[in-house]
Amino acid sequence: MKHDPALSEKLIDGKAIARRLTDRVKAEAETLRERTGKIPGLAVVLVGDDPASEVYVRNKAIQTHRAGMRSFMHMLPETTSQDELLELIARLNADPQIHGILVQLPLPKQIDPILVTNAIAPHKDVDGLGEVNAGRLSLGIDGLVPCTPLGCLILLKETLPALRGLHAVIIGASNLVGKPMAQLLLKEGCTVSVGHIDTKDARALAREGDILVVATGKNGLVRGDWIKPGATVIDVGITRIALPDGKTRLVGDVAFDEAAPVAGHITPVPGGVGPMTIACLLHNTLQAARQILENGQDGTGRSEQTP
Ligand SMILES: Nc1nc2c(c(=O)[nH]1)N[C@@H](CN(C=O)c1ccc(C(=O)N[C@@H](CCC(=O)O)C(=O)O)cc1)CN2
Repeated sequence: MKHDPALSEKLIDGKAIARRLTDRVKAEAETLRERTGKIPGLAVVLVGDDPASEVYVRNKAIQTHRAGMRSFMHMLPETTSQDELLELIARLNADPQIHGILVQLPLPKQIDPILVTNAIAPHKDVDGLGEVNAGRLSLGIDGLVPCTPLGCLILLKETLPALRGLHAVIIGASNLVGKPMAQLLLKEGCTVSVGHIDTKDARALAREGDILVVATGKNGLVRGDWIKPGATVIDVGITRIALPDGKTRLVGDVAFDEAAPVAGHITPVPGGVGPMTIACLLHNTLQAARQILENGQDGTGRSEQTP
């Protein structure tokens, strides 16, 4: 695509916003260390050898170190049984050096992801995917919020003067993104619609959104004529496609070249939501460490704040 100055003004720079959040987390982790003598610790568990997941967990470890926190990586073989994974989680739950635990998704088919995420102690559930934190979110009570939707919310707040009263349309109803995103936007006073695989006319629904969040895993699904003119478009999708010259390219669920001229604001892929996911993980790890180290809390009566 040719350089278009109007386009660059529309772009939501997730990389820059994530960098600012990470810098803040780093400074606050240092303050926590000075006050308590303890360093926040994050355990990341990867089962199997999915290349994309390997990139994500490696980046999580690098960013955790950069933010002045401890990273504990557990790389398990594809053949790991559910019981073996549950035993590891029980050990991490009991380890005082670890304040946050994340099991990278997707998991191999012999392992039930819901069972596993529920085995993580709620006060260490920095992915916010367990039933306690998901329940808190659905009741509008503070808790640990899933990283990608939290990142999307921060991008929206940085972009728009106010969210209250806007119609937010979410395409995709996953536990990881779509459902928690809907809860977060409801809490912000948006009117929320969620489209999913069985939605009759997803295009017509999408066109109603002042805000459009797309998280389907289907690259290029959302075309230019799915966008309400002036809408703020958040593209959560990320797929690596092969190019004819043998190289690869990352693309989103939104056909960017068609959508960008219609949208008011839009996230790029890469450099949009992805970096926010990791920055929010660091934010959640700091929140979990604070609750444990300063309040001695193990998940009850917490009061985490959205950054
Ligand atoms: N337990 C979890 N598993 C998964 C989550 C999650 O939040 N918790 N989300 C995704 C993957 N993910 C984090 O784990 C993730 C995806 C993308 C990025 C990112 O920084 N993307 C960059 C491009 C990176 C690249 O070059 O490949 C970008 O978009 O700019 C970070 C984290 C599924 N699993």
